[in-house]
Amino acid sequence: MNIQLASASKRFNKEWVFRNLSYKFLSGETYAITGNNGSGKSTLLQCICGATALSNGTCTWSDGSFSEETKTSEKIFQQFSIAAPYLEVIEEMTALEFLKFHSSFKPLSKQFSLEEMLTEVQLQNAMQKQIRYYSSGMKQRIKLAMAIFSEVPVLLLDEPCSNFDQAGFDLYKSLIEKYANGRTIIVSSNDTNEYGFCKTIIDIRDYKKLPQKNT
Ligand SMILES: Nc1ncnc2c1ncn2[C@@H]1O[C@H](COP(=O)(O)OP(=O)(O)OP(=O)(O)O)[C@@H](O)[C@H]1O
Repeated sequence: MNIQLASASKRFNKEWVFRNLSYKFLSGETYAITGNNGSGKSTLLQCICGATALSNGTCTWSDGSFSEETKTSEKIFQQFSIAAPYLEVIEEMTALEFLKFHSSFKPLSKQFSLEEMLTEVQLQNAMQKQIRYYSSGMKQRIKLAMAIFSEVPVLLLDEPCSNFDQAGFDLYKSLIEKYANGRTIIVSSNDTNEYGFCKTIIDIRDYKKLPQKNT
């Protein structure tokens, strides 16, 4: 799916996070959004998936069969999956229950059972345990499984290796190699372990105050 930002701007109260950002993300390509803390990387991802409204400008999504603007973003929800450290998990559920619950909103891959998905993120020995007893790295593995095994054309990965150790980084790399092929991927990060595979690097600071940079 192509994602077109046209003069996209976002502000919170009087503070502009980014302005006049025009860019086209192409279907099946891989992008990294970099920039210092607080520069607006997460906000941009939220605007791209329609979870946060732009203050000015438009975001348009198209895959040949449809084209939507931000005004109708509720339809776009089914096209994206996102993994981010700030996303909540339901602590009272087990990992298996949580994946099942998630799949009632957004279909997961039919190729694998829920048990197989959790095994792929190395949670096979903890899938019946309530999430509140998970470590932060284990919770992040559930979020990655949810994002990667969702049947969507676009993956948004916001600091996807938060709280990971070296084994976690290795796992992330192998998940991307095995399951992300052919999808549009946008990673928000300053860590090359997370975005090293991305072909295009976008430094959001280039778009903070400039009129228009890339179409
Ligand atoms: N809901 C909100 N209300 C007010 N200000 C917000 C809100 N969300 C983000 N901001 C502000 O927008 C700016 C960009 O924040 P954002 O989280 O997008 O940055 P980031 O580049 O992802 O940062 P980090 O690298 O630390 O994750 C910050 O100044 C932040 O305080």
